This record gives sequence, structure tokens and C-alpha cells, in this order.
Amino acid sequence: MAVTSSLPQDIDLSIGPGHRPADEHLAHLKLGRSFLAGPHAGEDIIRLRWYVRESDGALVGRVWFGPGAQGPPGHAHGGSMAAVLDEALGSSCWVAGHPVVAAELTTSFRAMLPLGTVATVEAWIEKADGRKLYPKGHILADDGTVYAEASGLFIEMTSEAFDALADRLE
Ligand SMILES: CCCCCCCCCCCCCCCC(=O)SCCNC(=O)CCNC(=O)[C@H](O)C(C)(C)COP(=O)(O)OP(=O)(O)OC[C@H]1O[C@@H](n2cnc3c(N)ncnc32)[C@H](O)[C@@H]1OP(=O)(O)O
Repeated sequence: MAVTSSLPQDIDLSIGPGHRPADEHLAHLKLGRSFLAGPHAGEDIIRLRWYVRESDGALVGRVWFGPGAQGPPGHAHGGSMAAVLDEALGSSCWVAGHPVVAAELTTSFRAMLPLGTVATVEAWIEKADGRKLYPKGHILADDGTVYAEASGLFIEMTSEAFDALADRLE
């Protein structure tokens, strides 16, 4: 059965009060864009917008999985959810002032996520030990159903190390 269908033109990725867009954190990182939320993200795969929750600084996203993200018929591919959680866990460190890269990521898939759903992603730093940060996160339905959850080890780098990587591209 064909999985493509006409794509909705406008998908509402807005969030309630108490959040601000996370985009400002990209500005001083020389990174330019998010892998998944950037302008080049596949429009029929994933659409994503990141926010910072004002109350606790946690990273929150609103994400839509489209027909291009299919794994099981009509439902999101596990790799697509793992990619969202990878970026969420890493970004939760970045917005807290820790420039990190991923060293380990463990993802548990708890419930199938129907394509076309707009879900919420949350990520936060559970523990920090020197350069080692241990963030956690999950993808939730609006009724609280947990689709997937992840924990990881992310290693803090110096800003200079990231700048050097970016400078090599210029
Ligand atoms: C729109 C708005 C969005 C929001 C606004 C925020 C912006 C947000 C942008 C985010 C996006 C940017 C960044 C992309 C993030 C990737 O996509 S990362 C890509 C995937 N990851 C990689 O490619 C990393 C590859 N690995 C490496 O480069 C190196 O192995 C590492 C991780 C840097 C570590 O190397 P190192 O600095 O030499 O450190 P090293 O001394 O080996 O290890 C330090 C400690 O970590 C431990 N360790 C290191 N690696 C591992 C491992 N794999 N497993 C277990 N332990 C490990 C070591 O055992 C050591 O432990 P201790 O002995 O201190 O107890």
C-alpha cells in the first residue's frame, strides 16, 4: 500500500506559554542549523521546533513524523525517533551551556507512534560528572503516552574545539 499522501501545508508546532524558541542558542555556536529542525530537513519526514522551558531550562520540542518516517506500517521508524532523541539530549546540554558530542545513546521504544502525530519531546540533564553529562529524554503523546525514551552519555568539548571544526569548513 502506498504510504505517501498529500502533506498538510501547515502543521501547528506551537507550544504553550512559558517557553521561548531555542534558536538563539545556535547563533553563537557557529553551527548554523539543527540537523532535524533546520531548513534542509525533509519536509515529509520530520518537522520539528525546539523550545526552552522557562521554568527549568529543559529542552522541549514539538515534532511531527510524516509519511517519510515510516517504519512499521503507518507508524514512525525507530531510527527517526532515536534521531530526535539524540538531538534532544545533546541540545539539552548545549542550551545549558555545555558544548557536547554524543558518546552513547540508549533508546527504548514503548509504544508505536502513528504517522501524522504531533508529539512533545522533553530532555534534561540528569547527572553531570566533570566532562561527562548524562541527559535523559522522552517523546510523549498529548495524553501522556510515552512513545520512546532515551538516556545517554555526552562528552563536553571546548567551544574552541567546535569553532575549529566549523572553521575548517569556511
Ligand atoms: C534549533 C535549536 C536547537 C537547540 C540549540 C542547541 C544547539 C545544539 C546543537 C547540538 C548539535 C551539535 C553537536 C552534534 C552532536 C553530534 O551529532 S555528535 C556526533 C556523534 N558523536 C561523535 O561523533 C563523537 C565521536 N567520538 C569522539 O569524538 C570522541 O571519542 C569523544 C566523545 C570526543 C571523546 O574523546 P576525548 O575528548 O578524547 O575524551 P576521552 O578522554 O576519550 O573520554 C573522556 C571520558 O569519556 C569517556 N568516554 C568517551 N567516549 C566514550 C564512549 N563512547 N562510551 C563510554 N565512555 C566514553 C572516557 O572513558 C572518559 O572517561 P573518564 O576516563 O574521564 O572517566
